[in-house]
Order: sequence, then C-alpha cells, then structure tokens
Amino acid sequence: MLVLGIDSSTQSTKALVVDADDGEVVAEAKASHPDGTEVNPAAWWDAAQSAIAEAVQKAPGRVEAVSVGGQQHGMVALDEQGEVVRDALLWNDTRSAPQAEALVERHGAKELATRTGLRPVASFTITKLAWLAQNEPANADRVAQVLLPHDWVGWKLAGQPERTWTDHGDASGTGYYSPTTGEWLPDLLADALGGRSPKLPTILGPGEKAAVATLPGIEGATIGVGTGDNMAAALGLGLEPGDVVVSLGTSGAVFAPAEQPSADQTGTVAGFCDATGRYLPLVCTLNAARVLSSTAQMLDTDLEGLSRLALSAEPGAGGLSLLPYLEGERTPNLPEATGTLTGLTGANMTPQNLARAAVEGMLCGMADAIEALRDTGADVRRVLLIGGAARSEAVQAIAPGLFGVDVDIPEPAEYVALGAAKQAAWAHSGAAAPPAWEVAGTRREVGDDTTGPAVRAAYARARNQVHGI
Ligand SMILES: Nc1ncnc2c1ncn2[C@@H]1O[C@H](COP(=O)(O)OP(=O)(O)O)[C@@H](O)[C@H]1O
Ligand SMILES: O=C(CO)[C@@H](O)[C@H](O)COP(=O)(O)O
Repeated sequence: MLVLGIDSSTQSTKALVVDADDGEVVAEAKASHPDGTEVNPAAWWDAAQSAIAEAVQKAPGRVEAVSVGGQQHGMVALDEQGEVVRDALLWNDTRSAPQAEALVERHGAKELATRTGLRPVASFTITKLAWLAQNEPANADRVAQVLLPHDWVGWKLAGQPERTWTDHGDASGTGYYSPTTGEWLPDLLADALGGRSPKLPTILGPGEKAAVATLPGIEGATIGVGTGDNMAAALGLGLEPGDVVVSLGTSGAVFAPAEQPSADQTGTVAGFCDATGRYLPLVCTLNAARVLSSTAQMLDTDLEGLSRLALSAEPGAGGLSLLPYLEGERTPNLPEATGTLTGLTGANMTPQNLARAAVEGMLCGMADAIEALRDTGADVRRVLLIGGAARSEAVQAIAPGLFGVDVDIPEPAEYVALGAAKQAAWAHSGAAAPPAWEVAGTRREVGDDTTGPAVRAAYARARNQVHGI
C-alpha cells in the first residue's frame, strides 16, 4: 500500500510517496514557497498541488492515505465563507513582539506557562491574533475561524468540508491550548482578539482519520490528522528516550521526546505536545539554514564552497564570533536584534574565518538549546541532525565538538514528510500505534573535539558584550 506525506514548511512543500509496509520512499517532488514572513496561503496550496501531482505521477500505484506536516504557529484567519482574511503571519514574523510582552504583563509568565506550556513570544499564534486585533480591527472583525498552516492545507485536500480539524501537536503551539487537559483555552483566545470568539478546529487524536481527499490524483484517500513540522519529524525519526533532534531548516529547532508536559516560564523551552499522545519540549531559533546561505552569498560562493572554506579555517575562526540574529531572534528573545560579527582584526578577516564563524555561530545557538533542554530534565544521549543545512559537510563535522555529544546523521531525507506519511499509514490502518519503519543509513560523528568549549565561551562573551545576556 502507498501513502503520501506532505511537508508544507517555510521555504517549500515536499511530497513523498512511501511504501507503508517498510517506509521506503518510492517517489518524491518539491515546490517552492514565496519568501517573506507573511504569505497568502494560496501559495502553499499551489505548491502542494504541484508537488503532489508530480509525486503521484511518478508513483508505481494508487495512494491510499495522506497526511500533512506544516510549519508551526502561522496565523491562518478565515472569514464566514472560508476565505482567508489576510495573508498569514508566519512563525518567523516578529511584528507581534509587543503583543507578546503585553500578554505576559497582563496574565503573568507563570500563569501562562502553567496553562499553555508557553511563555508568549512573537512566534506564537496568540500574539499574531493580538496584533491583528490592535492593528487591523476591521480584519479582526471578519475572523470567523483560526487555523494553522497544516490544518488549512489538510482542509483544502478534503475539498473544504464543514468540519475543520487539528492535532494536539500543532494546537500546542498556539498559546490558547492546554497540554495538560488537551483542550482549547477559548478565554485566552478571546482575550487576545479583543473579546472576539472565532471558531476553533476540532482537536483529533494522533492516529485518527480526519477526512477523505477530493484532490484529483488522490481522490478517496484517507486524510490523517496531520501535525506541526517538528512533531512530524519526531514521528518520522521514531525517537527513543535519550534522543535529541537538532533540525536545521529555516528555523533551528531542538527537541526531545518526553512523557510529561513542561512549563518553562522563562520561555526558552516551549512545552509542546508531540504527534503520538506524548510531549515534545522544544527550543527554536529564527536563524539556521539561511545564516549559511546569506554568508555564502556575501562570500560570493555556493553552499559547498562555504563548507570548504569553513573546514579550511581553524576552530574558533581566528577569534571571530558571529551572533547570527539576521532575522531578529526568538531564543534568546531579541526580536529587534540584528547579526553581529565580533573580534575582527586585520589578520583574521579571511573568507575562511568568516565562513567558519557563520557555521560556529549558528551551531553555538543550537548547543545552548541542547543545554536548555538538559536543564529541564531531558536525558541527552545522542543528537540526531536533520533539515536542509544538516547536508553541509562543515555542519556535520563541527557540530559534535560544539554539542559535546555524539551526533548521528541519518541519511539526508525529508523527515517531516516521512513522519506525515507514517501518520497517514497509521490513520489508514486504524492500529493503536504508528508503523515502525527503520531510519536508513545513520552515520555517527563523535563529539570528541576539545576546542568546542572555548568556541562556545567566546560566543557567549560576544553575546554578553553586545546584548548583555
Ligand atoms: N548542503 C547544504 N548546506 C547548507 N545548507 C543547505 C544545504 N542544502 C540545503 N540547505 C539549506 O536548507 C534550507 C532548506 O531546508 P529545509 O529543512 O527544507 O527548510 P524549511 O523546512 O524551513 O523549509 C535552505 O535554506 C537551503 O539553503
Ligand atoms: O516555529 C517553529 C517551531 O516552534 C519552527 O520550527 C517552524 O515550525 C518552522 O519550521 P521550519 O520551516 O524551519 O522547519
């Protein structure tokens, strides 16, 4: 039996057709999304249709089930007719930072963390709705329903039926959901939206069937509940206790499976749910893969060239440290920040050192995130490195020393789409648990580079010097 997994992430939609017996990928396709932090969801739908049509056309048989993993938190506001009220504000749009602060002031960080598992930052949906209410009240008046990106794409696959739905994983990134009760918190939603109370999607359980597809090429296929992209990656990787994932896409996301919900009132660790009925504490930065592509552009080279340059420099980049806050930052919470390069001298200002500082700077943020997870009780026995920038040889070689732990690099693959495919197979089977597919070709890089702590200390000094933290 064939199943289809969709990853509707920040930069693109990926579609994988997978053999449900063993998880083998038999066909795949990809279509780009526009740049920017506000996007008309129609662009995701165009990309989904194109990637699905191509993948299905290459597939050796009929697709029986489909599921969508999507970039988390994006605000998809719909009117009474089901039309989008305005472009979606994405997880990496920082305009709602003042509204995040105001929510914390009004309710208190402890109360919000206890109720929602989160301390609001600009990424979370609730702050975007508060921004809408304050800045575009006429649009806020038209909001009849709020969905997340994966909810919306799944609903389009089903031909926009009366019922909308979501899952616990993606719901846990809104700021108006309780990970402890598994229910919406409509009072917080109404509070953010200036007293307005739009409808919310039905929250379905992890392996449930949500609907049936109407899209030509996959008509009649079972639609699984879908989830956030990080929850889908966790499902695709089949994580064990002691595993921590570092996902280097547009965002740098670090997460680990957990049996209990978490509530970090400092806001470093977001207390999300996963896609299996458990939990997924997660630390996220706004600056990962694009730090490397921007640096490559600055050095007039490509991503392979950047990797070669970085590997030809000494650890520590001759004394350069890059604070890579190119898009502002979420962790640490510095929405207005820009990037900073410190330690420049006439001798160290080489392309090699600049390339190395970019890779080290991005990875130092991930190393801090691993430590933050450890501080909340996560048992870090190995790190799995995934996402677009995990394909970089320099990243693969430099990460273990900075993380101070062995790093496993699974065969480069689309683990979000694979997790979505697994969820589709689960929904179609009606089984109590998802299928256990093996992750292909994992390679280990050993974390025994003794220069890592000094590089991290230099990075921490630079951050303290520039931002006082
Ligand atoms: N070999 C590579 N080295 C560094 N970055 C890479 C490499 N291959 C892909 N990328 C980067 O990965 C990013 C896309 O990763 P992906 O995980 O698909 O992102 P997202 O899920 O946010 O859409 C792009 O920014 C791209 O430049
Ligand atoms: O905001 C978060 C997690 O809280 C991001 O991880 C988004 O879910 C986007 O993911 P990518 O497109 O970068 O994979």
